Amino acid sequence: MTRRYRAVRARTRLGTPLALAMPALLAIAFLLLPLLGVLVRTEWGELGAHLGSEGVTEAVKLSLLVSFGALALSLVLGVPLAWLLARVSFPGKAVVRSLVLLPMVLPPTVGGVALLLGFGRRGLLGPWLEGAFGIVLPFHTSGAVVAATFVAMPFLVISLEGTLAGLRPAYEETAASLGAGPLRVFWTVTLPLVAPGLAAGAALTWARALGEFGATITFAGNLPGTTQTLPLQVYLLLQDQPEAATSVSLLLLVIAMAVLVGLRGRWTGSGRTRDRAAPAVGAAEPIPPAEAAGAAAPTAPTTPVAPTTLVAPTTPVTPTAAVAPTAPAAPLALPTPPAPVKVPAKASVDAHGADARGTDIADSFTTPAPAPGDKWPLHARVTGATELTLDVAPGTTVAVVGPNGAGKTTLLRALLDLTPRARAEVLLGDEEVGSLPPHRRGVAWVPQDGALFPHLSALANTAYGLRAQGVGRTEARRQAGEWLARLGVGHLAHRRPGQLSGGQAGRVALARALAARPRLLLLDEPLAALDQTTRAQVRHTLRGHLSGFGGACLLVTHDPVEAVSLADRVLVLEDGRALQDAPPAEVTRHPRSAWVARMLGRNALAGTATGAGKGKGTGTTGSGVLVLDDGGSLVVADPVAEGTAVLAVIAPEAVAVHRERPHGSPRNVWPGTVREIAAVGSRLRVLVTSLDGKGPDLVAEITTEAAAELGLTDGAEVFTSVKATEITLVER
Ligand SMILES: Nc1ncnc2c1ncn2[C@@H]1O[C@H](COP(=O)(O)OP(=O)(O)OP(=O)(O)O)[C@@H](O)[C@H]1O
Repeated sequence: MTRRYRAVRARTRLGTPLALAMPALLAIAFLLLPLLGVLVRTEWGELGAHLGSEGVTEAVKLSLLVSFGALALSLVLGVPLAWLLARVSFPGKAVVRSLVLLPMVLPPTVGGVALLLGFGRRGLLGPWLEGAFGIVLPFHTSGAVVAATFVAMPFLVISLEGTLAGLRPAYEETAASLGAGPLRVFWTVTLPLVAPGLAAGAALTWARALGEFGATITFAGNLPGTTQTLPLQVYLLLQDQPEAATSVSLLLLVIAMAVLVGLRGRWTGSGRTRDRAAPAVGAAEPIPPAEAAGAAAPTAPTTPVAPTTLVAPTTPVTPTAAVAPTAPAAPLALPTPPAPVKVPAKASVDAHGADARGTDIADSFTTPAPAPGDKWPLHARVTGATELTLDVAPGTTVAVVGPNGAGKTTLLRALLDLTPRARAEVLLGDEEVGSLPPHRRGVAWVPQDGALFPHLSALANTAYGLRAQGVGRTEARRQAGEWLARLGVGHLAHRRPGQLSGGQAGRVALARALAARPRLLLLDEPLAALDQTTRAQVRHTLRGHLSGFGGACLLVTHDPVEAVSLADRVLVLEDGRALQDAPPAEVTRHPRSAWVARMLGRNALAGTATGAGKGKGTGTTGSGVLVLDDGGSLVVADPVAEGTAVLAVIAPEAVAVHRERPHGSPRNVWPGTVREIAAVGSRLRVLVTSLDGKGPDLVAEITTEAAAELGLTDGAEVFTSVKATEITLVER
């Protein structure tokens, strides 16, 4: 028993019931037997003579002409149809799709009859075709092409529609945000990305057209040299020369099999078309050691703290750090920004030379390139799932923060008209751009994962926006190279996105957006994939650019350091509404929600003021007592009207940790257990959870020396205390 046979048997025993395996094997035999018949009955010695005969050679030539003609016609008509079906919602779409599929299930002879009734001399269109153009399709080679197209085109449409539907819209949306019109996006992004699916569909279409018989003989007849293609020739030969018919059948069989083997199931979905994959990292060129280290470095945590936990993010946010980046930004020389190139407001279709791939395409509409000193204040009124009004002065960066699902991405997408869930009136400077298509708004967007075009190098990606705006290829590439260098990825200019680490790709995506000279910059977590050191460097670069930027920048982030160091304002979203919109220092001091307080590294305890306190028992004149929502109470220094719902904000530095219950002034003392210790610079952040559920969970920040003195370890039993005067109250 061979090893392979044993393996099949084992699998059969384990997983496949014999009742299924037997008919399945019979099915394979049923399909295989006729093919074996052709192979066995072929007269191999006569094969050359049969295939070389005049009639067969003529039929081969005709078949090639007809099948390639049908393929060309299918491409011209089928590609737009597939695009329409995949991308456009219109009434009756299901009917149109059924219409496309119909020739696949219709008996070909019926198809031929239908073609006669449509395009025949006495058909609906035939007399007009003949009268106006002198075209008579039946019994003509062009008729054979039409018949083959009718039955074969569905294969192209179905295959391409599936591929188009599977393509991530972010690629096309980003291309549009960089200034590319729909046609340019189609030629430079959509088509290259669906090329494998298109090729698979085209191969199938061609093979089907080559084998077409029924519709052809019915519509175009069986005229040697005019419409007698190979399948028709087989039919004819079968009557007089069955051996020759077998030889020609073998030829058609081999061609069909070769196409299917070549496709390796791509059209059925088992070898589904992916975005054209670039070679694996390192396949094209070795990664410099520094880059390799950067790629391997741990990614900084960016996930916001879950509202149910009280773990403050480990990023240090001290009152001073709240307005300055804590990581020392490495001095990064900023080259002078590239001189803006003036382009006409409306570029003509063929005026601007080759694009990044060398194709001659230009958009009918481009946004005027910004001139130095131009300013574009943003005024936006967003309605729908996200609802708010934004007024942002030129050169202002707004950090958009909020829990998952708060509507941050929806806000950015609404500003580009990329979501049906919200719409926006957008005024950039004096221009109302809300009614313009995305590519004419001058709004560059960096989606969460960058969405770099996988078929273009980093350099071509970065030059894309400039090319779309009509900048010449050399100049666009020069500027793109400068931007890549500025973001520390200049040496990766010739790599494809598939050859970049997540952090490197993030920097290229940022370079691509900045290079496009937008009037409004939308960044959706642009630094999320960067390691801490690189993040500090890129932040520095970004800050350098943003400080001289004449437009507004909306930056979605979950990173408190990013929010306070890059932004002039922090916009806090919750449930699609603006909860707070204020400078970082104000949001840090007076966060309006527990979520944002915790995001900014504060302890935030929700509670309600009671009538207790006011000097009685608290020992603090004018103090109050809060009943905390999560259990326990809190003595605060500020008097609060009874029943007021407040948020008590406590900086981690204000939480003291003791091994013994402290005596003396602090009124707020709770027993707890050390659950987590994290180093933050030279200090430690310690999460202490309440021992009995009667007190709050708190994050304390202490020195390493103090931690050593206290002998703090995970699980140690301690007491936490907070002075009433260290608590800031914010009304909820
Ligand atoms: N296409 C969609 N159809 C229906 N609901 C959607 C769609 N896209 C997003 N949503 C919903 O809209 C809300 C806001 O989503 P959005 O992506 O804007 O949140 P976010 O603040 O960016 O979240 P995150 O921080 O997780 O990225 C969520 O509740 C989400 O489930």
